[in-house]
Amino acid sequence: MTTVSTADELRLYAGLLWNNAFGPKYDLHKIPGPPGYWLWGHMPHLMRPDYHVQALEWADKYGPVTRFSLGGQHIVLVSDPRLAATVLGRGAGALPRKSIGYSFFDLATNHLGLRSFFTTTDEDHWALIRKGTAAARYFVVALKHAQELAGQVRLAAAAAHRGRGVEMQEQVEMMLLDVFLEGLFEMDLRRINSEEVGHAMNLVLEEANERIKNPFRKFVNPLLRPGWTRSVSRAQRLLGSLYGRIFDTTRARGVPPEDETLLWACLARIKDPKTGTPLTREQLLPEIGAFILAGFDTSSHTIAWCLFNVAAHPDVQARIKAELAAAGLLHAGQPNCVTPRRGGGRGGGALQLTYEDLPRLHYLNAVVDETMRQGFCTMYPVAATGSVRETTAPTRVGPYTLPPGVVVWPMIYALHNAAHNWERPGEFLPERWLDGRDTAYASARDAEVPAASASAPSAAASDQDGSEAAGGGGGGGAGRGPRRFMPFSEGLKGCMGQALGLMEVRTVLVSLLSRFWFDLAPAMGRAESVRRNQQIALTLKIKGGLQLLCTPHSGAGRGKGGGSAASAAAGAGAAGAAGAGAGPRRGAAGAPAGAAAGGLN
Ligand code: HEM
Repeated sequence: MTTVSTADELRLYAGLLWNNAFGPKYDLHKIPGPPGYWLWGHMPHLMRPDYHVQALEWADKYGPVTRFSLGGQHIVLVSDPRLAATVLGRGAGALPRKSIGYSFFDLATNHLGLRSFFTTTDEDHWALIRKGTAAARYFVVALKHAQELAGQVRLAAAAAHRGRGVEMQEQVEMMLLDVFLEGLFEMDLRRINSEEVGHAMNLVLEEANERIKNPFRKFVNPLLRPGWTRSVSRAQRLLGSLYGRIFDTTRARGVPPEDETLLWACLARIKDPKTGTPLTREQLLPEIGAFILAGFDTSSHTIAWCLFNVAAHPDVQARIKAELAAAGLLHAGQPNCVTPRRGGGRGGGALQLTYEDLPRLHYLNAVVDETMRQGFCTMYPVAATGSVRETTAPTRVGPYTLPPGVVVWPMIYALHNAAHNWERPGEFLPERWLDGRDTAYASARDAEVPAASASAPSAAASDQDGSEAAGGGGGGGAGRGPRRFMPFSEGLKGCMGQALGLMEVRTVLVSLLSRFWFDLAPAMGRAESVRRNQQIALTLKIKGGLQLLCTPHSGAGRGKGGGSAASAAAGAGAAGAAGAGAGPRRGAAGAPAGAAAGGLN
C-alpha cells in the first residue's frame, strides 16, 4: 500500500524547482507558449476559477502543442487528436499517469495519505484492482432513483414560490450518490445521510481542486485558514467512516458467490498477491472511495449541464420532447409520476422506458454528447481538463523531444473546444452529432495513429455492443482519423464506468424530460453568465447551483408556443427529430444483464 508523506511531497517540489532551473531541456524551449514568470511560471495565470478556459485560450493561440509551467513543473498541453491518442493509448508513445496530478483525489478517498488504484504509481496494484473489478455488473438502480427524483422534482416544483426554481444540481448529486451506494455496494440507504455525505464530498473536492493550482496550500492553509482546514478534516473523516461502513457491511456478507458480479463482490474477491488473502480494510478503503468519487460527481454534473443546456435552448428541449413523444415515452397529462407498466403508450399514458430505448433516442444522445464535448462535465483534472501523463525518459511528442519529468496533458477540454479541431466550437449544436459517429473523429487525413491504440467513441461505443467495458486505446477505426471526442479518456486507463455513466445520464434525462418542461429560473440570470460561472470540483459544476422552473406536463404544462409540452414537441418538427430517433417499440426482452428486468423507467 503506497502512502505519500508531506516530506515526500516537499522533496518532490524541491526536485521540480531544481529541475526547472538546471535540468536538461531538450526541445522544451522550442515549443510555443505564453510568457511566464521565472519561479512561479504560469501559476498566477491559472489562479482564475475557470483556468481550463485559460488553457484553451493558449491552445487556440499557440497551437495543438503548447507549453507552460506551474512552479517547477513543465507542462506540455496537447490538443492534437493524433498526439493525444498516442500519449493515452496502448502502443508506442503511450505515457504513464503523472501520479501527483491525481494525488488531490486521495484527499477525498481517505485521510491517511493512502493511494488508490487510481492514483498509485504502482502499476501492479492498478492492474490488480482494474482486472479484479473489470467484470463488475453495474446494476441499474438508476431507474428507481430517477423515478423517485422525478417525484421529488414534482413536489419541489409545486412547493416553490412563483418564479422561484427547484435546485436541480444538488438533487441530482444526491440521487447519483444513492445510485452508487445502493447499486454498486447494496447499502441500505435508510442508514446513510446522503445529504451530509454529498456536502462532505463537495467540500473536500473544493479543497482538492484548489491544491492542484496551488500545491503549497497544503502547508500554509493550516496556519492561515485553520477553521477551513478543520472543516476539510471533518469532511474527510466523515467520508472515511462511510467507506469503512461499506467495507464492514460487505465483509460481513462473507465470501461472495462466484456468480455475484456487483462491484462490492468483485472487490471482496480480490486477493493480495503477497499474502493470498482478501484485501484488508486499509487496502480497500481508498478503492471504495475512488469508485464512488469517479462515478458520482462525473455523472451527476453531466446531467446538471445537460438540463442547463436544455433549459437554455427551448428549441432543443422541444425537439427532445418530440422524440420522446414519438417513442411513446412522454408523460403528457399524467396526474403523477407513477409510471404505468407496459400496456400504456400512445393511446394512454407513457410507455415504460427500456434499456433498448436509450440508444435509439438519437437526438437526446446528441444533446448529451454535445454537452460532454463542451467539457462541462468531464472529470477534473482527469478530464475537464484532461488525463495527466508524464515522461519518464527522453520522449518524442510530435516534433519535440521532451526531457523526463515533464507533464504531458492531453487536455480533453481543449481537444473538444479548440478551433483547430472543430467548426464553431463555441456553439451548442447537438445537430453536429446527427450526421453519424464520424463526428467523434478528426478528418481521415490526420489518421496516422497506430491501429493498436484504437477505441470507439463514448456513446457510440456503448450503443454498439451494450458492453460496460472501459474505453480502449487511441485512434480511429478503419478509414477514420484519430478521435477528437473522448469524454471518458482513452487507453488502458480510460473510464471504467463509461457505459454505466451514459446509462445513468440518459435515464435520468428521459425520466425528467418526459415529465417536465424546464426553464432557467430568473435568479440564474442569462445563460451566458451561467456558462461563465463554472466552478471546478472534481468536474465542472454550476457555481451556486442550477435553479430551474419545472412545469409538469399535466394540463398546466407548457412549451414553446405556450401550449402543452407535447404539443410544443409536435410543433417542433416531431416527424424529423423523432423519426430519426425512435423506432417502433419493442418489449423488454433482450435487455442486457445490466438493465433492470422489465424496464428502466
Ligand atoms: C459521465 C460520466 C463519466 C465521465 C465523463 C467519466 C470520465 C472519466 C475519465 C476521463 C477517466 C480517465 C482518467 C484518466 O485518464 O486518467 C475516468 C476514469 C475512471 N472512471 Fe469515469 N467517468 C464517468 C463515469 C464513471 C462511472 C459511473 C464510474 C463508475 C464505476 C466511473 C469509474 C471510473 C474509474 C474507476 C476510473 C479510473 C480507471 C483507471 O484508473 O483504470 N466513471 N472517468
